Order: sequence, then structure tokens, then C-alpha cells
Amino acid sequence: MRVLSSVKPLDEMAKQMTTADERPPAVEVLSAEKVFANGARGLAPIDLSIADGEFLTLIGPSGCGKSTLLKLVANLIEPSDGRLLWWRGDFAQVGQEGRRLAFVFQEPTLMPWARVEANVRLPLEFGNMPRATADPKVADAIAHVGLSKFNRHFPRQLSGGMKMRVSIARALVTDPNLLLMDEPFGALDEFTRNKLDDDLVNLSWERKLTTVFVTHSIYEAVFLSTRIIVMAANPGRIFRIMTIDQPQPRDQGFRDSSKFAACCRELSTWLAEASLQSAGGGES
Ligand SMILES: Nc1ncnc2c1ncn2[C@@H]1O[C@H](COP(=O)(O)OP(=O)(O)OP(=O)(O)O)[C@@H](O)[C@H]1O
Repeated sequence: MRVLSSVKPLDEMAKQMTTADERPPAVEVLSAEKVFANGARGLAPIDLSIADGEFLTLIGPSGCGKSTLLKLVANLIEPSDGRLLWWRGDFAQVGQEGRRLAFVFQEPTLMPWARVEANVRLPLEFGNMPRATADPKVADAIAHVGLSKFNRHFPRQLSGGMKMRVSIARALVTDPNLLLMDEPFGALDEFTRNKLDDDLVNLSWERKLTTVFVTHSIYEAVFLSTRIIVMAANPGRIFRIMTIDQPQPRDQGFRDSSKFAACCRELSTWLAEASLQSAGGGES
């Protein structure tokens, strides 16, 4: 059984983490840390409130705990100490209307023998949704990622970018409120990545998603995010936080702006500092 070092009532803990607006945060990470079974300390205690509707990006040197933090938010792993709240409650109520979560992995992980539409339908089948209800949702999700003409194709007939679109459609079909993405475009060429970033920024805006996104790309982080968490390693921790004060949705005009260039320069400097701190193992 997991033993919490300091257990406070949920309400009391939640009140300490208020956001700028009145809506409750989508996720609160409350002094959550992760020590793995082999003794490796993946994350030092983290406190973070993820606002409803924000696009939050985690960036930092390899091994700083980006994936570990994302997996904690997805409840794929449990903290060794501390806790997390989703919509001010525990994970048991995730999945209810308005409190749905979807995860997009780095690899598209499609079923090679199944057509695009069958791949996208999969999570609804897991939920035993009747075909008559599921089919319009599947068609809508495929249309949202611009693949309607390819819904009868097999994964082997698609490019890397198209496969990733299918993976995103498979997440969208469940109508998530919280979308978690672990370096989804890392394996794609820059042109395809930019195109998918353009679509993602519109999608998350249209659907009012709360998105937590992991990347190694400074440009992608600045383009997509409302807030960027720069992490450092040894142990994994939050190093600095950058707010990108630019209206959403965004377009190429933002990429071409002096503001974009300035944010990228500053983020690059912070990442260099985070890498130095990580190598030294010092906590800031
Ligand atoms: N299952 C595990 N068992 C032991 N140690 C782990 C495990 N998963 C991660 N770690 C360690 O925890 C630390 C954080 O790992 P994590 O994968 O979260 O980092 P990351 O920032 O996502 O790295 P990358 O950018 O290379 O993907 C690393 O030192 C890693 O070796």
C-alpha cells in the first residue's frame, strides 16, 4: 500500500492551487514524486496546476522526467509520494462526461491489418458502443484530421504523418477534454510536423481541449503552447516556466513574428541552463 507522507483533505489541497480564472483546474499535481522500483528517482516532488483549456508543453534534456510526469497525469503510473487530482477529484471519476482523457503516444501504434476507420473505431468498441452511434463519431474524427478520403486505407498505404493523424483521430473519437501527447511528431520531417502543429493548435482551440504535450523542439513548444514547463534532470524537476502570451489559434504569421523569435531565443537559453544544471545534478 502506498503511504502518503502528509495527507490533507482533498478540498484543502485543491484550494491551495487556484488558477487565474474561476474554472477548476483540469489537473493538479500535488507534491507528486516518483521513485522507481530500482531506486531511480525519476521525479522530485512536483507542484503544478494545469488550467482548464490550456496548452501546456513539457520540454527539457533527456531523462528530466517529461514522460514520467505525463504518465502520472495519465494515471498510467502512480506517484511514490504526493498525489494528483483530476477536475478536483480522484481518478475514479475520469471518463465521465466532460472529464474524459486520451493519450497519444510517440508511435502511432495502429493495427496493421485494420483499415483507418476500424483503427479509429477501436476505443469505442472497447466501450461497447453500438456501430450506429459509433460510425458518425468515427467519420467526424477522421474528417477533423483531414483523412476522409483515406478511411478505407490500411496503415501500410499511409505516410508517417498520415499515420499520426489516424492516431490523433483515434484519440479525438472518444471526445476527450484532456489530451496527453508524448512527443507525437518527433519522428516526422519538419514540414509535416509544422502542418500537424498548425492543425493541432486549431483543433485544441475549437474543441476547448486541455492539452499536455511533450517535445524536444523549441519551435514547436513556442508555437503551440500557452505555457511551457522547462524541466531539468537529476532529479527530474521543474526548472522554469514560460508563458506564451499570444492569442490562439495561431498561424504562420506568429512563426514569422519577432515575438516568436524572441521566445525561441529565451527558451533556448533556459534549456542550455537546464542542461547544465542537469549535468551538475544541482537543484535550483
Ligand atoms: N521504469 C523505469 N524504471 C527506472 N527508471 C526509470 C523508469 N522510467 C524512467 N526512468 C528514469 O527516470 C528518469 C526520467 O525518465 P523519463 O523517461 O521520464 O525522462 P524524459 O525526460 O521523458 O526523457 P527523454 O527525453 O529521453 O524521453 C530517467 O533517469 C529514466 O532513466
